[in-house]
Amino acid sequence: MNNDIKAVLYSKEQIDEVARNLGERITKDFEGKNPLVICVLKGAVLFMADIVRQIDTYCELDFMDVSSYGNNTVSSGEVKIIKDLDVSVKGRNVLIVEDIIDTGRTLASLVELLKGRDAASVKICTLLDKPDRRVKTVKPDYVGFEVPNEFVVGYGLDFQGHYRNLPYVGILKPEIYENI
Ligand SMILES: O=P(O)(O)OC[C@H]1O[C@H](OP(=O)(O)OP(=O)(O)O)[C@H](O)[C@@H]1O
Ligand code: HPA
Ligand SMILES: [Mg+2]
Repeated sequence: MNNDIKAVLYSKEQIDEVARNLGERITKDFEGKNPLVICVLKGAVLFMADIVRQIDTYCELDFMDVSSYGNNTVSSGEVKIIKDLDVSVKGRNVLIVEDIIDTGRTLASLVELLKGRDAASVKICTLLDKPDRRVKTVKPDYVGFEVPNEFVVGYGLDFQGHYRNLPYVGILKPEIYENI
């Protein structure tokens, strides 16, 4: 599996450091607010586990699986819920944890959905931000790394379901796409 990777972009050590720094900021910002920390399945699972262990204040965790309808035929606010939250967000300070913001479709829809459910505030923490590809306006509050416009895998991010378990973020070799 490691042989399929052209280059490592961010090592486990770099990701750990970023999680520590973001966790410190999040702790300060959410002290006394009992935030609901929402993991967007499946890609955000690894980063979620890191970030919540760096939050040193009371918080609750929940999980949501959504799929944004592809392409430009759909306006924001439309997101297909595969697995919904277990608890209500009404009046809650919400922190969404994501692995990557690419076109922004997933998060633009999710933020609109949660605001529509009367969350008191909705903030975003993402391991990776790929602003070059944005088609929907999404401004994350906490960003690990800004990534170049390359298809990246590892640390939760997949290509056709694989590579999520790599303990780093890397760029896939082009021949892997070409052989599919
Ligand atoms: O900004 P966007 O263009 O919407 O892309 C980003 C989203 O796409 C990926 O999830 P995906 O829907 O592939 O599901 P997964 O997390 O289960 O891999 C990724 O984990 C983000 O959630
Ligand atoms: O670069 C990416 N890699 C994996 N999954 C993704 N989903 C959106 N962008 C990406
Ligand atoms: Mg995802």
